[in-house]
Amino acid sequence: MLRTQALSKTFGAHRALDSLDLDIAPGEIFCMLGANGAGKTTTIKLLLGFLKPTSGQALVDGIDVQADPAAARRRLLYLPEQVALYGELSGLENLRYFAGLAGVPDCTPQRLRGWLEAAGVPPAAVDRRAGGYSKGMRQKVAIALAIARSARGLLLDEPTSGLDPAASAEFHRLLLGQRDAGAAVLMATHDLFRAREVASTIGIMRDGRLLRSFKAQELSARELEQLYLDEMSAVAGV
Ligand SMILES: Nc1ncnc2c1ncn2[C@@H]1O[C@H](COP(=O)(O)OP(=O)(O)OP(=O)(O)O)[C@@H](O)[C@H]1O
Repeated sequence: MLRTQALSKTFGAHRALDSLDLDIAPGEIFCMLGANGAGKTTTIKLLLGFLKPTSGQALVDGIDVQADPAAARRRLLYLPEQVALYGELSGLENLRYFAGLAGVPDCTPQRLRGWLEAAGVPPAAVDRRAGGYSKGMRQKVAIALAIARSARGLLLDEPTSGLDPAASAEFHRLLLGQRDAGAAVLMATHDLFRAREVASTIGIMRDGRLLRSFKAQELSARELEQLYLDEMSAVAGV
């Protein structure tokens, strides 16, 4: 569903992404780990068609993103680190607006409330101004949009950074719900422990290259941490 083939991106002389091959199937969560600057966000932007590859291909549901970015994006939901909502509008009004933009039919108040409820937005918050929402609550509205759109691919860029542990746990529970509904998920994260819990596959990136990928259940949390630290200390040459 989310696929890259020898995908590469250079900025000037700097190679931000180097020949990345990924294949994320429906019902799979791929967690991408790596230090700052490893190429995680670049991968997500290439899959969204926000950047043009220097070489190689990004494919969404078989669609070449570069050839038809709009069609690719219709199948995707992008969750950046900070979800932007209109602060003057309520959660429900935001969802109606974004779902309408995405062409979701039948955005009746009842259905909108149902999607928000499925995403864990408390009924009391649905009609409140989104300007007062926490980061976790804004993300829930984005998940409600994923549900409304039946997005087949989710691209998540450090979604839980800055969330408290309870909000992070709830977010990951929602993510598993999306996985079970058949979404293919690519999540860039620095949270090794949650990655191990929710991922089907974990990949470690460094300097634009996918160094390793493995099934999340193959390693204990401790082993994953050690492996990650070993890879990162190889960078620093220690
Ligand atoms: N528009 C750009 N112009 C020039 N260089 C860029 C641009 N975007 C990214 N880079 C560089 O490409 C490399 C990869 O950046 P990227 O944002 O993909 O890393 P990342 O793994 O997402 O890091 P982080 O964990 O900090 O989000 C970095 O060296 C970055 O400075």
